[in-house]
Parts: sequence; structure tokens; C-alpha cells
Amino acid sequence: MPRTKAKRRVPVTAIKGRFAYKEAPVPLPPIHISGQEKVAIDTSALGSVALGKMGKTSADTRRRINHFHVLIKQYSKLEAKKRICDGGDSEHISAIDREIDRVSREMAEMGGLDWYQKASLLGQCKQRGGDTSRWLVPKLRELGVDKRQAGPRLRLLDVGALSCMNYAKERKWIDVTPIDLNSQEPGVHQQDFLDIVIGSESAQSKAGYNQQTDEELDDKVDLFNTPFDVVCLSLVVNFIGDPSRRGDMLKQAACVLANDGLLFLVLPLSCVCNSRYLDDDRLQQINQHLGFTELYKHHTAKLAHYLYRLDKGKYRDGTSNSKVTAKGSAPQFKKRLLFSEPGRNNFSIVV
Ligand SMILES: C[S@@+](CC[C@H](N)C(=O)[O-])C[C@H]1O[C@@H](n2cnc3c(N)ncnc32)[C@H](O)[C@@H]1O
Repeated sequence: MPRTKAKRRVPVTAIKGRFAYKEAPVPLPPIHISGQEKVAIDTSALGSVALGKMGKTSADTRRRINHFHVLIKQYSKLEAKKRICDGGDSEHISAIDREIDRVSREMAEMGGLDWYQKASLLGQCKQRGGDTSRWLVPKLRELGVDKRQAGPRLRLLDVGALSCMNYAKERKWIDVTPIDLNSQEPGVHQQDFLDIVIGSESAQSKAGYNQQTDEELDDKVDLFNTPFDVVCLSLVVNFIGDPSRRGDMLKQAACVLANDGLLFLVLPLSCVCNSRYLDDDRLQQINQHLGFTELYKHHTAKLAHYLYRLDKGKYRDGTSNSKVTAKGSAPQFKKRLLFSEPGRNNFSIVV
């Protein structure tokens, strides 16, 4: 079991493209999801998040989650606008700041990232289809990686992990490292995926927004010493508001994976089936460019699942950290209009 103790926080506002938190006075116990048909929530577990904010039905919860995504995108766009205006007309910058305040306030009123994660966790309960490890595990078995005779267990990095229990049943052959920007459980390490540099301490020194003890930092150094066999980006890339940062997540997956490592990517179906800028072919091209070969693809009514294998030799943007390339080089895959009919969304990934 990981020893890192995540500190509990409640969101107050959004700063520098991320969310900032203040310490919550009392640690929040985990949300309780019953085995009954109706999802029961232990309201005392919700802390600052009011039950009414979860939505009375799953459709209502989804609608609110989607609205939160819209706010994240608005926030990212305003931040980008502000960067462009840097040093320019002060009235214009103040107007952007006011808009940023408005969007931050609305996110905070909804309950912030803490609320979003709890609402997403509800979507993972068995009655609503379970978490996406249910798709990945059989595919890993098909590939025979559960039968490796000798050697250590499969090292799997679960990014944006709302729970540390997703792969618990497979602990004999899977060694999971669950991470999230805002840990909801002590077993989930509070860590920005983009800050990980394999075999280096630099990631850890930048890691948390809270003060981490030396012991916690030492634990993290151990966690990220060796490349991973599997990286899971399940409903994480679409969480990011900025298309270039979404691309950074994919590049970072290539950086932290071992050669022949596997990337498990899950996106809402609408990102690839109803976007003006992205479809399966375009996603395939982007990932091929980064050295990923698609092994499996599966679309359900709501989700698109992909499993890729990495060939490091084909990774054309390769440096040790995706943030470096993100700044240094012009994008190969810009936001390009593919479908112009009305009713489509604007989801895109820039690499
Ligand atoms: C929709 S939730 C995750 C859902 C879960 N993985 C699933 O499949 O249902 C998205 C999560 O990604 C986390 N996240 C976003 N960017 C991240 C980053 N750079 N590093 C770590 N976690 C991140 C967010 O904090 C959020 O909890």
C-alpha cells in the first residue's frame, strides 16, 4: 500500500490553469455507494458539497458534469487570452480578469474539483457500468500480460484515479500507482501527471500544491523511478480545457511508459464522434505520430476506449519531459476543421 498521505482540501478558486485549494478543517470520509439499485450517498461524507448539487438523476448529474467541463474550457480560453494580452490594454485585461473571477466563482459554487470528482465517482458505480478498468483488464489478459512467468508485476499508472481500488482484484499481477491532482483517498497520490519525470527528483520537488513531508517526497521518488508498463488516461484528457495541454498528456504518456508499454485512453464518445475537429482517424494519426500503435478500439453508447502499444523508436516529439517539447516546437497536428455541419462540439487535441 502506498504510504503517501493525501491532505484534504476544498477548492476555492482556479489559478494558473489549475485549481487551488485551502485545507479543509475536517478530513472528508470516502463517499459511500451502496450495492442497491438506487445509489445511496452518505451525505455526511460530502463535506462542503451539498447533496442537491449531485443531481437527482444520473442524467442530471451528467448535465452538471458537462457544465463543469464547459466552465473548465472557458477558464482555459480566458487564461490563454490573458497571456496574449500580457502588457497590453489594462482595461481589456481587467475585463478578462473579471470574467476569470466569474467562471472561478461559478465552479466554486458548484463545489469545485472536489464536487466534480465525487459526481464522477457516482458515474463509476456498478449500476452505471462500473469504472473503465472493467474493459482494460480482459484486454490485458488477451495480450497474455497476466501470465508473465518471471519478473515483477505489471506497473500500471492510473492517472486521474478517483479510487485506489479499481485494480484491487488483480493485485497478484498488477501493481497500481493511482494519482490525481486532488486525491480523494489516502491510497491515491496527490500528483500532477505532467510533473512526473521518470528517474528524476525534479517532478517530486514540484509535485504537490500542499506542503509534503520529506517522507512523502521519498515515497514518490520510489514510485517514479522506473518507467511504467501501462498508463491509464481514462476520462482525463477531456477534463483538460486547453487542446495543447491535452496533447501534452499524450506526449507525457509516451515519456513515462517503457518501450512496448501500453496506453489505455478513454474519451467520451462525443469527443471522437461528434466533434468538428476530431474523429477516430485523426486521433489515430496523432497517436501514431507519438509512436503509439492501436491494438484495440471499442465504442459504447457513451465512451470510446482505445489500447495502444508504444514503440519508443517512433516517438518523434521525444524528450524526457513533454512540457519542454510543448514550449519549444510548433504543433504538427493543429486544430483543423474536419466537419462543419451544425450541432457538433469543438473538442480537439493539438500535438
Ligand atoms: C473524470 S475524472 C476521472 C475519472 C476516472 N479516471 C474515470 O475513468 O472515471 C478526471 C480526473 O482527472 C484528474 N486530472 C486531470 N488532470 C490531471 C493531471 N495533470 N494529473 C493528475 N490528475 C489529473 C482530475 O483531478 C480528475 O479527478
